[in-house]
Amino acid sequence: MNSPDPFAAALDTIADPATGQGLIASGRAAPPRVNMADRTASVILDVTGLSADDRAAIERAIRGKLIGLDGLRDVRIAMTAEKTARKLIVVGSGKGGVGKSTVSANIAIALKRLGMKVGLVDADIYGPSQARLMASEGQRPEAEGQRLLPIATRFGVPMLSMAHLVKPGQAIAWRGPMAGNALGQLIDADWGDVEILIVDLPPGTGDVQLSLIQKHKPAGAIIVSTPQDLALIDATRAIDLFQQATVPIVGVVENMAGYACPHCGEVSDPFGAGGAEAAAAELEVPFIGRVPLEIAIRKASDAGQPPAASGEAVAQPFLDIAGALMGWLNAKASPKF
Ligand SMILES: Nc1ncnc2c1ncn2[C@@H]1O[C@H](COP(=O)(O)OP(=O)(O)OP(=O)(O)O)[C@@H](O)[C@H]1O
Repeated sequence: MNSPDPFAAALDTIADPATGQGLIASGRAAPPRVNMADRTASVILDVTGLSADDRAAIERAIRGKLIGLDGLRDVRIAMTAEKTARKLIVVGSGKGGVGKSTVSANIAIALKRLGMKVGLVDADIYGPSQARLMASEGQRPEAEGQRLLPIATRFGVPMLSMAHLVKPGQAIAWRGPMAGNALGQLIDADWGDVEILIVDLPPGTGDVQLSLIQKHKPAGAIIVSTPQDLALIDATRAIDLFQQATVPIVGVVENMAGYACPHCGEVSDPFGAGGAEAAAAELEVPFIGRVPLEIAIRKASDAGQPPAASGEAVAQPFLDIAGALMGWLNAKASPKF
């Protein structure tokens, strides 16, 4: 058998897009195993964290460098990836209209601003609103093989929503199993190097939520509630669902708390105050933030300009919640991995 060195050297002239080093120097590829009897080489390539484009470019480059070298006719490339460390954080609520979608989108953007690689899935199949919130309405995701490619947004958070798969305004009246399959496609899309996937669940505690939780094993759940009694009773039900499914609760977010009058600045509490915090304490789950009821939040959200992306004070509650989530993830990670 010939020495594999010239082949290894050729492989190492290809730069790893992640580090800029040669593929062998960076540990992406082992020296090729060359079989001169049938003039083929095998290359094992670790593609962890690479985009589909980068993977395809490297594959082309490897073939380009090796085929013909010392009479080599063919190269087999085996791609391996470490099991992704990506974590799913689901955002749920006991009932609709409490601002779960608004909170999910803005947490995702705030996490991005804090330096995480984050993606957003709109699993609210019956009323998908993330495409509007993230200004990606009317776009269609492409697919590579069986996998969808998430849509880039101007906030640096790639996303996928059922709204991207159906025509605008088309009612989505799917039954459980179909809905479950569609959701699976969104979650199992090609998320590249995304570390955290924020999943905006449909409101309530039905089959779709349960099967998603069972199938995709989220790392944690955030519950959104308004301070009202009724919303809190529903939120308690949502917490129960996650606890039964052994999904750890990251914490409760109180939305639409304390209304600041845009004219006189007086703060009033149309839905009461502190109810979600008190309920969280009673249920012994963390309370991780309060978002005020602000016209600026609704206007910015409706205009596809999520408040968390702004440099204004309106972003702060979301940055605080994202910080609490990061703290929770770090605390969870430190003893184990
Ligand atoms: N803190 C807030 N201040 C002002 N308006 C808000 C706030 N949070 C959400 N809203 C507004 O309330 C409405 C409902 O919010 P959103 O769509 O996020 O709720 P949801 O719980 O996801 O609803 P559904 O479950 O029905 O999809 C939207 O018009 C949104 O802009």
